[in-house]
Amino acid sequence: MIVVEKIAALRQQLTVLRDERSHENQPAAVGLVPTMGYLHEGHASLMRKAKEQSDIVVLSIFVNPIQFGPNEDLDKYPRDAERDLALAEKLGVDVVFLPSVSEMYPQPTKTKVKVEEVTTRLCGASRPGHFDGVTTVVTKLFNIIQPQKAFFGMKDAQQVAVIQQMVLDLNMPVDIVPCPIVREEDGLAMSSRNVYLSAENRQAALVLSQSLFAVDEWVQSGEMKTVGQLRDRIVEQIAGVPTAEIDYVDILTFPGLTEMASDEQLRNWKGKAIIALAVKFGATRLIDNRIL
Ligand SMILES: Nc1ncnc2c1ncn2[C@@H]1O[C@H](COP(=O)(O)OP(=O)(O)OP(=O)(O)O)[C@@H](O)[C@H]1O
Ligand SMILES: CC(C)(CO)[C@@H](O)C(=O)[O-]
Ligand code: BAL
Repeated sequence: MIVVEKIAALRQQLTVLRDERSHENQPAAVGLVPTMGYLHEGHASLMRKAKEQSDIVVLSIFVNPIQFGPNEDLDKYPRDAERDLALAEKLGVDVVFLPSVSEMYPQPTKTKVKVEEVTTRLCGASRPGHFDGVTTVVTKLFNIIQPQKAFFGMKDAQQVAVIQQMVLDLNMPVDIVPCPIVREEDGLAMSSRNVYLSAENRQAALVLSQSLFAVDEWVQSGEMKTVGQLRDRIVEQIAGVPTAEIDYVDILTFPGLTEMASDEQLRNWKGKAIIALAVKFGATRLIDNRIL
């Protein structure tokens, strides 16, 4: 496994690898897994899928400062490069790109990529500027690495919708591959930020996945008939947990992320919808979702 910190070195290595792994005049396909490190099984599932679908797997590990708000956890975001590299190697990653902040931003960026509309609700509303930071860094990674495919987790479902929109609007020649949410055995969606949770809040946080999975029973039994009723029921369930502080509980169309009328009948709804949750437990903000 090759580990590189510099953009120029990465480009050189990829030129060599693409050449070596091309077959029958077909250029080798690069699969990119962009992450902020402190890897867990969620990230591993992305790397495995990338391995299945690409000739060369590139993992990027970069805690991107421009997607964090001024009062967010940039400084304390968990980091463990040694452990991350060992996991990547075990999974057969070919190249790890581990740039410094000054390598990615030698000067404050004067250019940002901004996706409209799908960024206005959910995390886009709670974290102003967050998605501009994400789309800008992802564009830089795409330009640097030029992958044929890029793998993103559905835990960050809005991020998937935003990046798909960006790629479509800007004709970026990359296939975005959404990957399912990986959960702990008890249902908690895996996240690097789970390490912040106290034992009490780790237990309390189960209310997220439990409410998302209770939805089937509530809907099938006829207990919940409309979007508004379902949303209220989920709010009630989460608010019943003393340490839970709701940021949002929303039911929107997916991937357009437009409002659904609160009297929309669940049984009549033909398209895809997302139930998206963001809840703080102490200082830790967790997200989770389900596509219906
Ligand atoms: N539980 C998970 N299942 C599937 N994919 C995941 C999971 N957690 C993270 N990912 C995906 O891994 C990629 C990198 O995410 P990131 O490094 O921010 O990890 P994270 O665990 O989501 O961290 P955070 O705590 O910052 O939300 C993203 O595409 C993200 O959606
Ligand atoms: C896509 C990403 C690596 C961009 O910094 C980040 O938002 C993440 O880890 O999901
Ligand atoms: N996985 C999303 C990255 C962030 O929370 O900034």
